[in-house]
Amino acid sequence: MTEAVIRVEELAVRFGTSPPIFRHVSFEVRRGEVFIILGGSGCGKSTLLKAMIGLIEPAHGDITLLGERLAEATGDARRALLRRLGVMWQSGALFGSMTLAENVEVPLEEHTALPAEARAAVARAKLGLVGLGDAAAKLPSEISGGMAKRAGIARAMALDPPILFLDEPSAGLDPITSAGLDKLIVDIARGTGTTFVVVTHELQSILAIGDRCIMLDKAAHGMIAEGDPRKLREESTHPTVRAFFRREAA
Ligand SMILES: Nc1ncnc2c1ncn2[C@@H]1O[C@H](COP(=O)(O)OP(=O)(O)OP(=O)(O)O)[C@@H](O)[C@H]1O
Repeated sequence: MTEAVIRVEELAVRFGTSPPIFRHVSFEVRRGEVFIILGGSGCGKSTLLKAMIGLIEPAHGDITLLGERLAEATGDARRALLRRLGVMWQSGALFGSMTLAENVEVPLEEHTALPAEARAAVARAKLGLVGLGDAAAKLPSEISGGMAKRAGIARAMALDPPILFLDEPSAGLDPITSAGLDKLIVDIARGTGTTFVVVTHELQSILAIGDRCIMLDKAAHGMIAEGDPRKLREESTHPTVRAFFRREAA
């Protein structure tokens, strides 16, 4: 079995004194796979993603990223670890006054000592990788929603992260554009060995790109399924899981 690049053990997150959003959440993400976090609205998908990248302190449990326990990584070590994660937020808009190439260069300016020419070369390469080689000089206002998502992925990949987190990448896209983005994600995962953690509730995407998934559930305050989404669709006997994968009423 491929090595785990993320290990989440007995994770619980709560806000203030309210009951935990979820608890007893445990799973592993393996190198090079496309791993999906799914579940209905408000079940805690984004919260889990934020905990996995160190933006939310868990109430309980452990997260190990690339072999390092997040809770034990402090100061420079923590910053270095978190820099190895690429993130594209659903609302992760591009900077409107910058070209796509300049957008991709932002993390390089912030986190590397690369000279301008080298930054430009990296930006060109990343935009080429997502199929936007010809659009480097365009402004975000001049491109479609699907192109903006691709540019967001290029920017998230600027520092060559071994793990890329995508929050609802196909939100707001039409089905054909969304299918194109799905193909890009799989191509990058298979072609570069990048691990993807994708938050989505688009069933078609999940079945098309997900190697494995977990399903969170609001009522259960935790995970109700884990595994290959195609198998879950065929085999799960959990009413909520079946309802989701078969589009039935629970
Ligand atoms: N900073 C916060 N403070 C208090 N409550 C929060 C905070 N962030 C999220 N929540 C609550 O946690 C729950 C889970 O939210 P989260 O955004 O993680 O859900 P989600 O599964 O990503 O939902 P959606 O699919 O609608 O985006 C919600 O009830 C939300 O109101």
